[in-house]
Amino acid sequence: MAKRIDVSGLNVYYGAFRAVEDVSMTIEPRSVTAFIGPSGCGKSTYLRALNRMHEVIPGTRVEGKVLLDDQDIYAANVDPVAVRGQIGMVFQRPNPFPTMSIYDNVIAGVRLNGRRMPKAELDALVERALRGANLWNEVKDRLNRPGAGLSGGQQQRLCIARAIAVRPDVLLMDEPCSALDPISTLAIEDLIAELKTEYTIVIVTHNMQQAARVSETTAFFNLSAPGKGGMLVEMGDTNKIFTNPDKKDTENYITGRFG
Ligand SMILES: Nc1ncnc2c1ncn2[C@@H]1O[C@H](COP(=O)(O)OP(=O)(O)OP(=O)(O)O)[C@@H](O)[C@H]1O
Repeated sequence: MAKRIDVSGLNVYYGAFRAVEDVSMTIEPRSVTAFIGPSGCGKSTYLRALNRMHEVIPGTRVEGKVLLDDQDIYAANVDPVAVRGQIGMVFQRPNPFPTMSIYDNVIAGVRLNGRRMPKAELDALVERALRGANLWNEVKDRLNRPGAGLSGGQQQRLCIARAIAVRPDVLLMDEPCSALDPISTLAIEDLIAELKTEYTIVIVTHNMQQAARVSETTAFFNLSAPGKGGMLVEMGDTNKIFTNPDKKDTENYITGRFG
């Protein structure tokens, strides 16, 4: 579980447009790393490149290296579907399969990976994942009801259960609370604090208080120039980034002078 990610010289292109410019970083296991920065500076693009998710968008291209511990996830012999099993993703809008039951939603990723399991083992896996996502007590009596019948916050925790059911090493979260009310947001933040003991977690957030609350490390991205792609300005201990950053642009952003 919980592996280190080492990225070197990552560039991501949409056609001719270079949306991410030469961004290198190390993401530590068993901790939360937050990506912050103004809209359009490439945070989501960079995040998606960490599990080869951009490959589902036609015309995208990646240069650089992404190592998961020592494994090069872009090596020619690596299957992107297997990578997404190791590096799970939770999206901005909760996206459970609406007509599928809560139970089937949790095991959807396991089924996709083609693993066959006896029913008792699947039951145990569903319970473990739902407990892990702090949802078990709320849904244990209605596992066969559709996922769409849950509240937004419950749906997002269901998506987290689905992501952890395949036992990934890393969880990538792209603004996981932006569609949620404050109570559900708090539930997800508490959950992130629990999950980080087992996983490597990376979260993109527009909410700087959230970045300060949940993360140990913060990476500040910015546009390299107007109309250009995004670059990494500064990365470090979250306390330091929010109280005493090295770069003027970081200070201007976190004090609300732009973005
Ligand atoms: N599928 C796509 N095709 C073409 N350009 C894209 C695509 N997705 C993103 N871009 C462009 O790449 C740049 C980076 O976008 P990205 O969504 O990664 O930024 P972001 O920092 O996550 O923004 P936000 O905070 O608004 O979500 C933007 O200029 C955006 O318009």
